[in-house]
This record gives sequence, C-alpha cells and structure tokens, in this order.
Amino acid sequence: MNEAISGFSKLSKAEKIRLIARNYFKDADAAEALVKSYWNSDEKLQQLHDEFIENTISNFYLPLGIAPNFLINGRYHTVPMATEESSVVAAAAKAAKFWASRGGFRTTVIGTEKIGQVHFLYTGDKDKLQAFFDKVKPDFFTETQSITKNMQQRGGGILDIELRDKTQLMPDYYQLHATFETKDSMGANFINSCLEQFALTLKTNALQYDGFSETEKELKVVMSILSNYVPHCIVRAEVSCAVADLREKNIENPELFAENFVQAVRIAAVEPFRAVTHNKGIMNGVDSVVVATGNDFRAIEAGVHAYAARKGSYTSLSEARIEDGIFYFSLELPLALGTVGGLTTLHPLVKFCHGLLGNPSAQELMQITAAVGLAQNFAALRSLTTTGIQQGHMKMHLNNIINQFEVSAEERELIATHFQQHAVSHSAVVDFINHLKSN
Ligand SMILES: CC(C)(COP(=O)([O-])OP(=O)([O-])OC[C@H]1O[C@@H](n2cnc3c(N)ncnc32)[C@H](O)[C@@H]1OP(=O)([O-])[O-])[C@@H](O)C(=O)NCCC(=O)NCCSC(=O)C[C@@](C)(O)CC(=O)[O-]
Ligand SMILES: NC(=O)C1=CN([C@@H]2O[C@H](COP(=O)(O)OP(=O)(O)OC[C@H]3O[C@@H](n4cnc5c(N)ncnc54)[C@H](O)[C@@H]3O)[C@@H](O)[C@H]2O)C=CC1
Repeated sequence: MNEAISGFSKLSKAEKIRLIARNYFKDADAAEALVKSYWNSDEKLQQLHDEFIENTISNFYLPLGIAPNFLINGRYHTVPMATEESSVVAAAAKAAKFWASRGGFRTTVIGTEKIGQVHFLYTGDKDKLQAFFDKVKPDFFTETQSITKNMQQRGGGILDIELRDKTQLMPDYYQLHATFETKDSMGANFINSCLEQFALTLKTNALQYDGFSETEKELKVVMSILSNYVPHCIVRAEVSCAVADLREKNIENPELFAENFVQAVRIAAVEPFRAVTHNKGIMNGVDSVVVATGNDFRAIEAGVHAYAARKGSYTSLSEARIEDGIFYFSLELPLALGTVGGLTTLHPLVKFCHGLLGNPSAQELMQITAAVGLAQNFAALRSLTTTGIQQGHMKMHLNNIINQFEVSAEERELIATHFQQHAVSHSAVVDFINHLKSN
C-alpha cells in the first residue's frame, strides 16, 4: 500500500485491524490473529489499555523483571524493571547484591525545582519591558490562584518568575522563565496550565499598559511549555568501600580492579564517544524503572543527556575515585519523576510496581531510580574492565538466539550445557544447532 489513508481515526478498532492486515500483509488472517492474540481476555482491562493512546489495535508487551537486594539508605528495596534488553536486570541484581554486602547505596535529593517558559517576541525598549514585567509580576501569581491553590496546600506551587532577555540568540526574543515545585507529580499539566495563564496575563496587561507604544503593546506569545531540562531537580547516589573489600569472583586483585575502574570512568569523562555508551549503560537501569513506574521516559532521557552536556562537552554522568584506600563511585542525575498523575494510578501493573516499592514519594522514587542507574553502571564497568561485556551479556542473550530457531526441549538442554563451557556468539550458536540437527 502506498497511498494516504483518510479518516483512519474514525474507523472502529476491528476496521483498523482489518485495513492494516489486508493492506500490509500477505496472510491477512494470520496478521489479524496475531494482533488479537495480544489482547487481554478481560475486556474492561483491554478497554482501559486501548484508551491510553489513540488508534489502538493491540498491546505491545515489555517484560517486567525484578532486581532484589537494593539496600538504599539502610532499607531494602525490590525493584521492578521493564525492559526488552537481556542482561540488564541480571546486571542490576548482581550489582545490588554486591553493594548490599558493602554498606549499600547512599542517596540524596539535591533539588526538586522544575522549569517552564513562556516564549515571546517584543519589539521595543528593553527597559520599558522590564518596568512592565516588574509591575505585572504579582498578577502572574494572583491570576493563577485557582490552578495553584491545591498545589500550595501540598507545599508546592510557583517558586519564581523572571523576565529573560534572549535577544542575543534571536532578535526580539524574550522569555518568562518560571520555576515550580510540583511535589509528587512530574508536573507537566500543572506547569503548562500555569504557563498558559501567564501568557494570557502577559498579553492582556501589555495591551492595557500605558508605558508601551502601540507596537510595544503587541508583544507576541509564541508558545508556553515546561522544559524537560531540569538541572535543579537532581538526585545523587553513591557507593563506597575499602578497596580491599572489592574482592570477589573475577576481582582477584581489588587494587588493580579499582584502578582500572576509575580509569574507565575518566575515559568517559573526557571522551564523548565513550561517554554516550557509558551513560546509555546508566539509562539501561534508569529507563527500566521509569517505564515500570509509568513515568515519561522521553522526558527523562532528554533531560539527562542535556545535563550530561551542560559543561559544553558531553561527559560521563558518574564519577569514581580512590582516596585513602577507599573506592568511591557516584552519580548525579536530573530526574523529574512522579508518583501521582500520568499513568501511575491508571495502569494496573504500574500501580503494582509502585506498591512493590512501598508506594514511594516522588523524592523516594528519584533515589531508588538513581541507585539502579549507578548499579547498572557499576555492573557494566565491572564486566568491561574484567571479563569483557560479551561473556555475561551473551550468556543472558543465549535464549533469545535459541528462540530464533525451532529446537526441541532436549536440544535446548544440550545447547545450554555446551555454552556453559564455550563462548556465546550468534554464529557459534547457529553452528552448534546445525551440528545437532545434522546428527
Ligand atoms: C550478566 C551478569 C550479571 C552475569 O554475571 P555472573 O557472574 O555470570 O552471574 P552469576 O550466575 O554468578 O550470578 C550472580 C548474581 O547475578 C545476578 N544474575 C545472574 N544471572 C541472572 C539471571 N539469569 N537472572 C537474574 N539475575 C541474575 C543475580 O543477582 C545473581 O545472584 P543470585 O540471584 O544467584 O543470588 C554479569 O556478567 C554482568 O553484570 N554483566 C553486565 C551486563 C550489562 O551491563 N548488560 C547491559 C547490556 S550491555 C549495554 O547495553 C551497556 C554497555 C555495556 O554498553 C554500557 C557501557 O558500555 O558502559
Ligand atoms: N514535555 C513533557 O514532558 C510533557 C509531558 N506530558 C505528560 O504529562 C504527564 C505528567 O503530568 P502531570 O502533570 O505530572 O500529571 P497529572 O496532571 O496527571 O497529575 C498531576 C496532578 O495530580 C494532582 N496531585 C495529587 N496529589 C498530588 C501530590 N501529592 N503532589 C503533586 N500533585 C498531586 C495535582 O493536581 C497535579 O497537578 C505524563 O504522562 C507526561 O507524559 C504532557 C505534556 C508535555
């Protein structure tokens, strides 16, 4: 099919599936059956999922895994992780267990401030604009009172609003740069509602402001939206122990291990090609928790990588050092997470994941997520600087390779036994399966 579809959104779910199956698949019945096989047998539950997004035809599964033994600030957590990548959950679990016997993770929330901006164009005298802003600033607070009342009762609300001159970046470009405290919510809807009211207050007051010329009164609001860059909504996670205590399987020489580990982190600090992969390893853990807890992983990803580039060059999000015989490893991340709002109470499995974590506050969830990010980074670097990443990763990935072939239970057993002694690679598995089949 190579033509536009008109009115797709108006079709029923069954009609959408039929259209897709008939136009894109040789075996339309099989395609239709596959899509339907992922429906939930509970019709009410299926309807709930259908209504999360638009043009829904089915559910797209991601596995939900568990990483136990996360000792964080003296309390054990069992962490839900939703991810498609093999070895991520095993790596987190292994690192959690390793650090649980060495004091666990220490985490602190450094800040929770969120940001939103009204972007507008103004042609005229800058001093007059500043005088106008100073005069109307209280109105931004009073005219959003109906929106902010409940948030204020929770201890949140609008923190401050500034006028920012951005004309060096673009002619006539100014901003209302506002900061917010949104407590247990990620805050997108609260912030955007406040910003849209700021924009209205700005425009209406400008039109009536005697200090402006007729052109100046016509300032133009371009858009009002929160920023997913939250450099003051930061959480820190840290682990440390005596270098000698790092000894374990594959860490026979802890001094050498610690030294290599610190060097690996330093390379990520100075070399962006390495830093991106290093940080991807951190996000293996962070995203899994973010998805499992129904948070906005696109917002988190965008914010984290902007933070990693805040000094002008993209760098490592984690740091490691050895001081007086102690190994220190830490991480700071901007994480605007919510434990209310969005899908948190709507999606039954998301609700289950919050329950598993003891229904944390947003600040607690920030800390758990940062600890998982640090654990993931530790596991990857531990492998990279000792056995290499492929040994453990391919061990976990073996099932995915086997599942691409028709193998009996008996053959599966033989493959598993063989690869306990031999290095796993896609071609080695294929060769071994061919060898089994030819005998
Ligand atoms: C994969 C392991 C954990 C194997 O490690 P191992 O030493 O072979 O594991 P083990 O069989 O000795 O078990 C030790 C513990 O590991 C965990 N574990 C072990 N196996 C499982 C399993 N099947 N299911 C659940 N948990 C598992 C579990 O906690 C277990 O304790 P237990 O539960 O027995 O008390 C290790 O080699 C490892 O941590 N590797 C790193 C893997 C990794 O980082 N994967 C991410 C994907 S690669 C990537 O995307 C990121 C990267 C690497 O590019 C980032 C970067 O470059 O920085
Ligand atoms: N650029 C972005 O990141 C954007 C994200 N979104 C989406 O917005 C959603 C998140 O928005 P939210 O405003 O967080 O969700 P929301 O509007 O669903 O729920 C948050 C609301 O819950 C209420 N609330 C109850 N108890 C609270 C407590 N203890 N603390 C704080 N608030 C409490 C407040 O009224 C608060 O505004 C996500 O699904 C995200 O994908 C939407 C637009 C843009």
